[in-house]
Amino acid sequence: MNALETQGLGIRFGAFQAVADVNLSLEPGARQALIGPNGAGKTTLINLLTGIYKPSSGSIRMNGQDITAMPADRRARQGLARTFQINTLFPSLTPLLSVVLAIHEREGQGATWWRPYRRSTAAFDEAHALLARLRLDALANLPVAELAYGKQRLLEIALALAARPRILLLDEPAAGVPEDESAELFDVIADLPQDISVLFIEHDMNLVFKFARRISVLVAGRILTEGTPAEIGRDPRVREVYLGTAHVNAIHGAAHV
Ligand SMILES: Nc1ncnc2c1ncn2[C@@H]1O[C@H](COP(=O)(O)OP(=O)(O)OP(=O)(O)O)[C@@H](O)[C@H]1O
Repeated sequence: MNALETQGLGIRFGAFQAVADVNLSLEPGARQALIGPNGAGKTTLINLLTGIYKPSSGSIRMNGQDITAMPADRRARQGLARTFQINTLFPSLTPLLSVVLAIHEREGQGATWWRPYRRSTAAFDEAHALLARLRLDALANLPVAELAYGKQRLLEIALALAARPRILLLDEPAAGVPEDESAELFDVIADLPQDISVLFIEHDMNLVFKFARRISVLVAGRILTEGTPAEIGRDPRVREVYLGTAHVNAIHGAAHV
């Protein structure tokens, strides 16, 4: 059974069909990239999957259950987490407290976090373990604002993981991250536990072809093709879409994998 599966999924904004007839499936343990030119509808598709937008057509199943009409917060409680293109962190909080807060939120103690806070050693232990998994343990007690941007993006993933998701949707996790930090960020993503299925949007084709095990290509709101990096790298239609961009070399390179 697929972790996530859409059938004929689409959304219109007025007369504009932003996403159309999308059949996308995410296998358990997936490391799948969603690529496509600017404006192809990638973020809109993520917003449909998480329940921020209601589809105009089609359906979404999570672990076999139809969640098309399920509100976003319930999808999150059932194991669907996402990160955003832009930074959503509190700059003056430490990574440790940020994660502890996210754990309390998961436990339904968000509003009263200050009360159990001192006694909640379990939450602190869990937060330390999560930060270590994301290679942030040495930075646990610094203000977030002092972290390099790549580390801040890792912390966003840590906050999403604090919800104990089964499915993680990452919207350009390396956006704005310097090149030397983005490979480490994707190393960490690749190493996440196998029971978490990951779908990520990424524009850097070198990262996509290095870290994705499958790639879905979205063009003008529709899935053009889907396959392994080698298959996608060989596909002339994909090269055509990226022709005239710097990405085409990375795609060419992947064809020889
Ligand atoms: N709420 C909305 N109302 C109207 N149009 C929208 C809305 N959200 C997205 N769109 C349009 O849908 C199209 C797809 O946008 P989207 O942000 O999903 O593309 P994208 O593939 O994520 O692009 P990028 O790679 O540049 O982030 C764009 O033309 C955008 O203007």
